[in-house]
Amino acid sequence: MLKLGLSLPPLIAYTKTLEVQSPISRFSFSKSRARNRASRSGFRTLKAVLSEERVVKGDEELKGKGKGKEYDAIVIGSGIGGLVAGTQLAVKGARVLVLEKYVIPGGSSGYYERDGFTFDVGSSVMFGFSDKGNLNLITQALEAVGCPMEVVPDPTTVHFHLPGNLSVRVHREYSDFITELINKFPHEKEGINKFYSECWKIFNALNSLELKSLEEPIYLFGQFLKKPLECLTLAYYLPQNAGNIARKFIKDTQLLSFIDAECFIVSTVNALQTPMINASMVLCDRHYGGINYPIGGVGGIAKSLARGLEDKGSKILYKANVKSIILEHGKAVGVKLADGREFFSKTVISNATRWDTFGKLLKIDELPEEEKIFQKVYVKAPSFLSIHMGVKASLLPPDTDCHHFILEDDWNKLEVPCGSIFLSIPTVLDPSLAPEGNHILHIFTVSPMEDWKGLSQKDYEEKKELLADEIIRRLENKLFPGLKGSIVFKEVGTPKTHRRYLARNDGTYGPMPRNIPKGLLGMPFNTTAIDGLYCVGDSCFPGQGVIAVAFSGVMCAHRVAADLGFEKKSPVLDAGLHRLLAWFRTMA
Ligand SMILES: NC(=O)c1ccc[n+]([C@@H]2O[C@H](COP(=O)([O-])OP(=O)(O)OC[C@H]3O[C@@H](n4cnc5c(N)ncnc54)[C@H](O)[C@@H]3O)[C@@H](O)[C@H]2O)c1
Ligand SMILES: CC(C)=CCC/C(C)=C/C=C/C(C)=C/C=C/C(C)=C/C=C/C=C(C)/C=C/C=C(C)/C=C/C=C(\C)CCC=C(C)C
Repeated sequence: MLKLGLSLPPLIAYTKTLEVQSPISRFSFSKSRARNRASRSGFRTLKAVLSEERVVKGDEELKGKGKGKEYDAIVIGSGIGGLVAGTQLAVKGARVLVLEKYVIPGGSSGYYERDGFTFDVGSSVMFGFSDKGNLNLITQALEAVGCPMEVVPDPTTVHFHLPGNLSVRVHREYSDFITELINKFPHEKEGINKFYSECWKIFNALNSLELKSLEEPIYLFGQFLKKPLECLTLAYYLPQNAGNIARKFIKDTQLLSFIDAECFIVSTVNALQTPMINASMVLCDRHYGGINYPIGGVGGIAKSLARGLEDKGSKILYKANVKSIILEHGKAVGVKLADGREFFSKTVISNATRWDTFGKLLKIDELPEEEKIFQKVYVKAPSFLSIHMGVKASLLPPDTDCHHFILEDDWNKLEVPCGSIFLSIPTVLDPSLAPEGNHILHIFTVSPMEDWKGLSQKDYEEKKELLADEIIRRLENKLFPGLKGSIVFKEVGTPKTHRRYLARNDGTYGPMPRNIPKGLLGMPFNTTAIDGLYCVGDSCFPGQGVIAVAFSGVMCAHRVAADLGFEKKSPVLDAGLHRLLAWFRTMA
């Protein structure tokens, strides 16, 4: 039987064991092409996958037998945040056990295969994957475990299709993008230059630092001594949002709405609610390092990190659904799985969302103060409707861009359910993701869980089809005439799908501010009020985004390593900084 990587039940139909299909019976793939794809993408062969299963099942050492068999850290979940934290610790010599509920790693950054197509579960826009600077955190995370990946540069980060037929391409080359934007808004030339220059000031400050835990005082104060101006710049912008700064320089309401759209695609909120540091990070990295797509698909990142973790002597267990965090005298000392197994460790790192960690995994009487602040400042961003499609290649005009954002006629619909459409066509960059003669269209749009509750199975299925058809019709009108007739594969995911298969509370896309936040000030770092328990992922500083959660993983590993004695630590400075940061958060 031919193996093209993992042929998994994607978001739709879960099976209890690893399911291995034979796509070759339906599509004429050559074995060597498949093998090339599998090895290029970092995916393992069928034999390797099955032997991994045997290791997982047969490794008695893994089974918790009390504290004699302690790990240094247990990581709950193998999203990019969890994997980066786990691998960074493993590289420092820590014994790490990653426990993943699903059958493959990656969470929102996973993949699935269907009928010869390799689909990214989530976003295909990859920041932090370049070969230069300090902010290429994905590249660095993979290199740290000796598993680099091949990438292909994306010449256009995103092609915006906006109201009033405003079309803007965000070219990789900064000057090309700025020239295009100024051509559309010549009267705002000065404002455009000033706003984006301010972003560069912040990006350059960020890029000059060695990025580690902002909760670790020896490092933090060391950076202030080495790069005082850069650190003060970042401290100054920490409580600010992009929308306010844009308004200092720009008056044109359509241009301000464009900047809202620029922010919305990476933060799911408008510019007034988007922290300036995060906006600067993405608005500049796309030109500095550029957007680069991993050959073989985004799923290869998690697969490579998981492999790197094991190469460094640590472990990952799949189908390991953590039901609770075990506390002893108020300290996190291990976890209990749904099947009753228990594992013990010196520290526990949760890559589940903070809502899941504190609402489900921890059995405590009252929410700690910091979590109350987090939940006061942040709410769960709505989930989304996703459509993964295979289409005939002839549909796409030549030079079609990989990523598109579509908001047809009304700026007010930017953030409303089904208002705007995200579209990625990763096969433009890596044709090996689809059978020859086909492309992948991955479409998603905002859709809250509330809209899907209380439906009968029949109504649920009908609603899925209805909404998907409507989105396809809109894309047909705006971009690709004949789209419907060229579909060869289609699978629709709803908030319920995302809740179930990504294990995210209400299928949330991530945290978003409830009101206007004070920039990043209210975003919690990795330590928690529970001794020995850390959080990592998008409900930690600096929030949503694959590169953002990779940074959260780096920070978490540094803080945990210091607490475990793998890095320098000063308990006195720790206590002081901890109090200072807690005080800052009360101002958010
Ligand atoms: N939400 C999306 O659909 C989506 C899509 C694309 C990219 N992303 C990016 O990924 C980021 C999220 O990354 P992340 O690292 O925070 O996490 P993640 O949500 O991607 O991964 C968390 C992992 O933890 C596992 N998990 C959760 N609870 C568990 C439990 N009790 N036991 C065992 N495993 C458990 C999940 O199965 C998942 O694999 C987002 O901010 C976004 O930028 C998200
Ligand atoms: C600690 C104190 C109080 C003071 C110290 C001051 C100081 C030294 C501060 C330092 C701060 C630092 C180091 C901050 C670092 C911030 C970073 C690295 C932020 C990174 C943010 C990254 C983000 C927000 C990335 C987001 C990317 C996303 C969401 C990508 C996904 C894209 C899509 C979903 C779009 C798809 C689009 C289409 C069109 C298909």
